[in-house]
Amino acid sequence: MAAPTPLLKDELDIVIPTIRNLDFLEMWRPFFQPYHLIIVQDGDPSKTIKVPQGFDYELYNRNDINRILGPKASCISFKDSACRCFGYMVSKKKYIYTIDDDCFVATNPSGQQINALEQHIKNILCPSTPFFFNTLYEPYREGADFVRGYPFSLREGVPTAVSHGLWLNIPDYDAPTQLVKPLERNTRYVDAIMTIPKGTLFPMCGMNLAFDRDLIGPAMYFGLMGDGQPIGRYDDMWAGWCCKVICDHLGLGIKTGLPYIYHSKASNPFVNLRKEYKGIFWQEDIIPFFQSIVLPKEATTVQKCYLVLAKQVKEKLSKIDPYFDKLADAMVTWIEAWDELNPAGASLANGKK
Ligand SMILES: O=c1ccn([C@@H]2O[C@H](COP(=O)(O)OP(=O)(O)O[C@H]3O[C@@H](CO)[C@H](O)[C@H]3O)[C@@H](O)[C@H]2O)c(=O)[nH]1
Ligand SMILES: [Mn+2]
Repeated sequence: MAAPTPLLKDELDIVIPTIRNLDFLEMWRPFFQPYHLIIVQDGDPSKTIKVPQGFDYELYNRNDINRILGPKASCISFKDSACRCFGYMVSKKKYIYTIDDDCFVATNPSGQQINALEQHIKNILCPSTPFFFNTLYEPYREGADFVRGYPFSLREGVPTAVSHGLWLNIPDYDAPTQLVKPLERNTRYVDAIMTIPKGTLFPMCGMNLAFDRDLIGPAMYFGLMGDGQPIGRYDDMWAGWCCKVICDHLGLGIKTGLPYIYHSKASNPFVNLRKEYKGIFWQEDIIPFFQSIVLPKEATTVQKCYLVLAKQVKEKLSKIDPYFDKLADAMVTWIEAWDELNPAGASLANGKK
């Protein structure tokens, strides 16, 4: 009989970026009510966001972000879900779960409602196996294990920094794919959790994502997107590439797979195309850039790794577009703001034990 999953209700914040009312929380109430929510209200700060009764939350709009960060607020995107990373910065908890407001409770093939948060906690509390692929997937699950030939010296695994969940119904497709397959829905429930192998990048979606803030928080910057920027919808992708390179360097793991949520709203593919088309070109150079990154052994904390990354972005990606020069500066501002709000010693990510 498996031990019950700890609630971690006092060690985990739920971060929700929003431009809408948060009625979706009604469906999540049985699973989310014990937790503290950090709501990052994007767009017009004079608009009132209705939060259903009975939830414990703090809400930040653009005026709050500007008041709290002052000039450093320039690193937090406006009019893009990238604003959610402000919630990661102001949280004081060890774990973060972030979810979009058009994501609902999914049902598994047995017809049970999926407590996505509980599954993310399970994923994060057990190790990852980035150095050697286990063909029976997550070896720490009930009813699974390491298969024959798996080196015993590697079975302890490494700490899990990120748990990347998936989506039934509307898949997280890019605009061109959405345009050619407007009616495609994801109905395939794959009952698997996998560690993403060391040295392999992946497209991180911010819709249904959990992470250990102490292990990787300062790398979870969602970049400069939205208003005034030449690109959007690459917020979570950028953070995922930075996180994966840093996790590989620091010996941390990232898992993908269960849990599923039910993604209900397809955003407009034409609007999405306008936001992401430059990213579709640029990523053909961005990916080789991340694949070639070698972080120095002196980079022993997330902040140090991230500042090395920012320097490399400025040196090697600015030739693609001046945007990357701005982004590199914003990455530095993000770390300065993070450390200002999370003084050293308050978190493991500062290399404190
Ligand atoms: O300007 C904005 C737009 C939206 N939001 C909030 O962000 C999430 C996601 O918004 P939405 O569900 O409308 O968009 P999707 O295309 O489905 O989102 C996916 O694309 C990714 C790229 O940004 C994103 O991370 C994915 O989830 C909702 O909560 C909106 O309320 C916003 O804050 N500002
Ligand atoms: Mn959505």
